[in-house]
Parts: sequence; structure tokens; C-alpha cells
Amino acid sequence: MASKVVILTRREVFSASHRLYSEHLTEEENKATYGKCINQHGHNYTLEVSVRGKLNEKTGMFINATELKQIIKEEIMDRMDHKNLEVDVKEFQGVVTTTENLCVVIYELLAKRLGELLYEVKILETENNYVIYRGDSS
Ligand SMILES: Nc1nc2c(c(=O)[nH]1)N=C([C@H](O)[C@H](O)COP(=O)(O)OP(=O)(O)OP(=O)(O)O)CN2
Ligand SMILES: [Zn+2]
Repeated sequence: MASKVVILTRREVFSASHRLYSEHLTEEENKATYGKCINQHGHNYTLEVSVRGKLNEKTGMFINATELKQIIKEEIMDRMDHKNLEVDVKEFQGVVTTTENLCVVIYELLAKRLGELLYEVKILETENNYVIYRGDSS
């Protein structure tokens, strides 16, 4: 019988500070591009990591949620929680810490551990802004 394919999502919240500033722009261009966000500030980022796999009929799952939680802790929470992203996290050296770039960096870090199981990374930077990345590149 065909296996059912399901998607499991784990949610975590981490606090981090950042500023939006591109080394490829002049001071004036940065101010015009990022406005108030060129100043150091912080967010409680909500991270939602989704994995997709075939349901194992014997176990009723395809990954243990506890294993997923541990992977996210090791790869993301321990790296980014209560950190200044541009200063403390080497993956953001020279990268503008927009939510879009956080999604890409976090996706690539998790993909090393989860491989094909990784389906989607979603980050809410504020109550009203969120970004989704599924590894697509065109
Ligand atoms: N395309 C993007 N634009 C902006 C990003 C981003 O990641 N991608 N981020 C910011 C800032 O980080 C800023 O902190 C968030 O902007 P803003 O929504 O204006 O923040 P508020 O504190 O006003 O909260 P809201 O609830 O979202 O109004 C800016 N732009
Ligand atoms: Zn911000």
C-alpha cells in the first residue's frame, strides 16, 4: 500500500539583536534603504521548521519530534539565541540580516542534518512580518 506523506512542524522562539546594513552600500544608501533599521535593535524571532516524510506504519512517524527539537537546538538555538547576529554568528559575516537571509542561512544549516527531510523554514520577525523558504533557487 502507498505510504502517506506527512509534514511535521517544530516551533521555537529565539531572541537576537541585529541591524540592517549592507557593506555594499554607502552610508547614505543604507539610510535610504533600511531607514530606522540601520540602528541596532532586537526581535523575538519565531522559527517554524517543517520536515516532510513517509509515515512509517509500524511507528506512526518518520522522525521523532524530540530528535528534530535537538537538531534545532544544536544548529540554531545554541548559535543564535541571545546573540548579536552580525557580530556573534559567523554565518552572517557580510550578510544583511533580513528575515529572508535568516531563512536561507537557517535552512542551509538544518539541511546538513536533515537532508531531504527538510521541507520549509518559516520565520516571523515581528507579529506582522514573516518569510518562508523551501530551498528553492531559480
Ligand atoms: N524585506 C525586509 N524588509 C525589512 C526587514 C526584513 O527582514 N526584510 N526587516 C526590517 C527590520 O528588521 C524591522 O525591525 C522590522 O520592520 P517593521 O515591520 O517596520 O518593524 P516594526 O517594529 O515596526 O513592527 P511591525 O509589527 O512589523 O510593524 C525592516 N524591513
Ligand atoms: Zn529588525
